[in-house]
Amino acid sequence: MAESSSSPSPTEEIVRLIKRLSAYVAFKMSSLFSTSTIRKLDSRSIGAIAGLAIAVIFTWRAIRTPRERQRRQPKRRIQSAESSSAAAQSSLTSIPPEVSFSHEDTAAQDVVDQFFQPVKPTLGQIVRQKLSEGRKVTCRLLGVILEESSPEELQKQVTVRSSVLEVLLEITKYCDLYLMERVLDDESEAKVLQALESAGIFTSGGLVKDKVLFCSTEIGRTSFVRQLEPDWHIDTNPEISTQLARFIKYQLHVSAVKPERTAPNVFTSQSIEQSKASSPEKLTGARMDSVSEINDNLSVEVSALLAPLPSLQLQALSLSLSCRRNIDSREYFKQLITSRSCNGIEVKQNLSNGKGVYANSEFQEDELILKDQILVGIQHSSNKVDCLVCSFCFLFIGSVEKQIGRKLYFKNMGLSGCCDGDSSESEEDGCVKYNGKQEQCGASSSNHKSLPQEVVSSLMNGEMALPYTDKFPLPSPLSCPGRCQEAFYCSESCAQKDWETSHSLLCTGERSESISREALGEFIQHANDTNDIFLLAAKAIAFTILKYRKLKAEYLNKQAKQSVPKQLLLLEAWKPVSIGYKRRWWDCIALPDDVDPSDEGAFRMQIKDLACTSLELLKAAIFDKECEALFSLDIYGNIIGMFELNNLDLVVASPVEDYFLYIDDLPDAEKEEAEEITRPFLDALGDEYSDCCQGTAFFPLQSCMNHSCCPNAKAFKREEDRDGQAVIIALRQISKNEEVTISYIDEELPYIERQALLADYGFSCKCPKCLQDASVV
Ligand SMILES: C[S@@+](CC[C@H](N)C(=O)[O-])C[C@H]1O[C@@H](n2cnc3c(N)ncnc32)[C@H](O)[C@@H]1O
Repeated sequence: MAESSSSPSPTEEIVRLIKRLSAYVAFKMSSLFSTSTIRKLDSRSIGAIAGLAIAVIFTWRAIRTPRERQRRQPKRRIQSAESSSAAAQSSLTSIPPEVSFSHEDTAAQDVVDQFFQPVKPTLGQIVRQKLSEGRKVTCRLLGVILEESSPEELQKQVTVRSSVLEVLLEITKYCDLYLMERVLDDESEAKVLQALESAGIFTSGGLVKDKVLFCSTEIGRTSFVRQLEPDWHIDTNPEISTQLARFIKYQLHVSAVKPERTAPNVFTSQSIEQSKASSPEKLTGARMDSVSEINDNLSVEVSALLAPLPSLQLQALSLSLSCRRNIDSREYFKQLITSRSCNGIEVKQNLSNGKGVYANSEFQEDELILKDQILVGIQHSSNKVDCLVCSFCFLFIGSVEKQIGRKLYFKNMGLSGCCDGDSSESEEDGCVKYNGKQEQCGASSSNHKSLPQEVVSSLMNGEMALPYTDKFPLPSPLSCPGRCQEAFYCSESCAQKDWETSHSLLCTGERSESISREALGEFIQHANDTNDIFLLAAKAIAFTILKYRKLKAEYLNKQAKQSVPKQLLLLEAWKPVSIGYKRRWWDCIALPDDVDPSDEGAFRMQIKDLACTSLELLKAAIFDKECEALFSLDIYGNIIGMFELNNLDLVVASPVEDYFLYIDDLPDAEKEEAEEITRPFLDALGDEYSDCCQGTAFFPLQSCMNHSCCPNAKAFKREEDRDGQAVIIALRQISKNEEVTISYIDEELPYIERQALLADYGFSCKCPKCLQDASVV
């Protein structure tokens, strides 16, 4: 593993983050006007569709409030904006004058100002738009629709190929079709339109004359295509196909001779009629060539990965690896429980509910039942501006000053959340909900009192210290060993573990072990733009590949003379993921309320298509031939479905909140003195002073817990739980052998609503409370 480099300069880190956000925002805004993908199905909004991410939600608010001290806002003296800002200025006279914003910052700010408008559509709008608009296809005329093959020929005559008509009309039923061609004069243009009209292409209602575009150069056609951003472009010119490959999702290259495939997203055919790609299903629904091929060609391997543990073969393998003994699932869970030091429980099969967690000994009310470590987890992209945390364990890093400074910096730029995450009035306010919180409000729209930029910078740079922050020490951030400047760590050990378990393949830095950093960038951008659960799925795949390589090396060390049992090693590497309850994402996702049931098939097709696009991008970035089965669409769909059915929200409390509460609790004299300095910062932060780290994660043991509407346990973060682990606490006394259950939903809801929410998890609850409620309804 490469060594971790030292901490980045805060300004460098911020500038990079802003540049990434700016590029991301620009990309987002441009893609809002294209119709090519379902956009922004972030894991939380997907969660909203399906009632997903187990509603055992680790919401910090809900967790801390009832059982521990009442959450409260530190008292703030009411004062005018002027006096607040003046107090800040007067107490900050030591700010070094040289701290200023770079040109890059200003440029980033310009991009943000220009693009970041609160216009993100809701999921319902996106789906409706998708279902009604279909896909965009662009196609050249010469050699595809017309018999002629050069503009010179068009000057003499124009002949529409009769065999193409049917498929063309079929495409226009489902897609937004644009035809285009290079012509040498106006007469050719008129002749082409006339020929298309005579062939009946315009009369069917599918195509209008305005969608036939003419240009005078080949470059003109390229720029038409780039501006239109189709899902598919059909052409005969190999150079154009090659040039467009980077920009256009898929292309069909029509050629009488079968040319070499120039890029993975360029397909070839002798004619549009013969092409599988031109079938409406292909163009309107999922394009799943290479990942489907894996499904077909490796069906045995894929089925083995999706089959429940264990097999005799695996046990044989474990013997040959000699470092592992018996690895059937029961043994696997035993080992997991021992490694978590939570020996009061065991995982057992139950005939009605599958696996479940059972008490091995008695638990008292409030007693800790389980503390589970993350197998794979992510911080939500939007939360990265609010909290700087370790990319492996999610502990806050830096310092209280750096956390506050960063947050205010982004807030001043209008990038950090500015409204309360629980507010439901967002859309009326012009702020659009994203990941369960307000994504964007202009810096000026909230009632916080912004501080001068120099003040914010000096806080962020560590040049200014706030009183009493030494009571809240945080680890210094370490940069990623692969030099991506996207991941930061609290320790060498976390950096190393992350590198070894997934980040070495998913790092975009110069030391990345991916096969293409460019492709990886595209994959990440697509995930950020659509659904960040793809990043988590990529982590699960990277985890398995890296584990496979490690097991193989271990095997070769011990069994040098034998051939490597690759499939068995892959199954062993995959085991931690295999134990999660799975269904394919597009099968289990619930239909959003505003999608008509008659559109259900199309909706599921769109979801499948989205997963397919993501997987193609991931494959281009980290494909490993020996682990090919992992890149099948079935496996990808099942991994995502597993996250949707099992994941827990990841929440880590902020030390900034603790800091302000600490100041609030000081004896009067000290408090007044400290608040002279801290108050302007608290005022500037507003309610966001307590924003916590938010993400989503898969916890292997916790994911075995079944639901009950009268649960005997719950996910609950205690004061000492300061990282991303899942903590399960007894709600009442639990007897030995009793099943430990949690509630996936708000169990106070009426019976009918509870059952509706639980339908998203694919079962109907038969707990005592439901049985009783059912008898009354
Ligand atoms: C997080 S997993 C729980 C572990 C799961 N039983 C297994 O075998 O891996 C969630 C899935 O378990 C099943 N499940 C959980 N609670 C249930 C209940 N009360 N009744 C029936 N099935 C339940 C459902 O299939 C649900 O989608």
